Amino acid sequence: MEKIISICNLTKDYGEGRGVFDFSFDVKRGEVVGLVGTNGSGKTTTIRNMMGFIKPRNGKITINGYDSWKDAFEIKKSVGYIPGQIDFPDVGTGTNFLKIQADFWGIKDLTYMNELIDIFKLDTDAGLKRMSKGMKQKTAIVAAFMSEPDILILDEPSTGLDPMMRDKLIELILRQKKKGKTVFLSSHIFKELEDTCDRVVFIHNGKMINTVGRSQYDANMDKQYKIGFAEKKEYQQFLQGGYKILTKNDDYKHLTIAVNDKEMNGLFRSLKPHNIRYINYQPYTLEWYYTNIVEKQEV
Ligand SMILES: Nc1ncnc2c1ncn2[C@@H]1O[C@H](COP(=O)(O)OP(=O)(O)OP(=O)(O)O)[C@@H](O)[C@H]1O
Repeated sequence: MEKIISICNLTKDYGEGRGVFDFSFDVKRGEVVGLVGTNGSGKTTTIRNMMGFIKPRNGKITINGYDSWKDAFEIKKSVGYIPGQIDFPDVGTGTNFLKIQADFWGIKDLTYMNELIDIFKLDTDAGLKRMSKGMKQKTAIVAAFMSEPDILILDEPSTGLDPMMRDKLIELILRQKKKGKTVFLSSHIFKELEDTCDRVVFIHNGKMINTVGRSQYDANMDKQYKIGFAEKKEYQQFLQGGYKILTKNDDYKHLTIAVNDKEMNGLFRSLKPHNIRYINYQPYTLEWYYTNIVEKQEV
């Protein structure tokens, strides 16, 4: 598949270890890719470089063949963007702002814009200055999606949305994915990334530390099971059974093992003679990968 976004050795150094350092990744046409990291890890800096708002110290970003810095206007003309910090121009109401946006995109037929306004139950007559955080976010969502652009770059797009509106946003992203659009989004919410992304890039202290694909967190054949034993002797016997032990607790007689789906019958056979208190399935979630990978970083 064709690369539509390419970030190559991006460095934006704000000093004292702040910024983004030698960051590289690609997004293929039609992919939905997420960016996750702690506060201050460099997500907004990466996205603002992608949109051509700031000039990288080193490296190159191309989006749909345009250079993010040199062709910043073309980028803004062709990408649907939700900023991390929404700061509307002084144009009165939401309606005025959305009309200006429609003109910018060259949209004559406002049917789809009005459909989005309905989906998000947005009162566009409200003054932009008086809008709540959630209303501002919904206005920015409508503005970014109304032209159905081929590429969407969304910086924490669900900020300030209530759970129902967050679900609407996820539906909207998935609808765009079905239409073959490319979406790049940052988020702190693992569930949102799991629900939408084909791949998620982990950023930590301005550096890319890993990429986790859907197959790893959605349908991983390796599973974890937490097993509690009634008797210490049995717990100790099982420990010697050759299973891959991830965690163990001698006092509470429980352990966590990693088992492949193909080894399940064998596992049940080895458990049969024991007095088991409980067995819990613990899926490999995106959060699990994140915690395990990021917390081990000493960068
Ligand atoms: N204009 C700037 N001048 C100096 N430092 C900056 C500037 N912009 C960002 N930084 C610093 O760069 C680092 C990365 O900031 P960035 O906003 O990209 O993080 P983030 O991952 O988006 O964080 P959050 O999740 O809190 O939104 C932070 O330490 C931030 O303080």
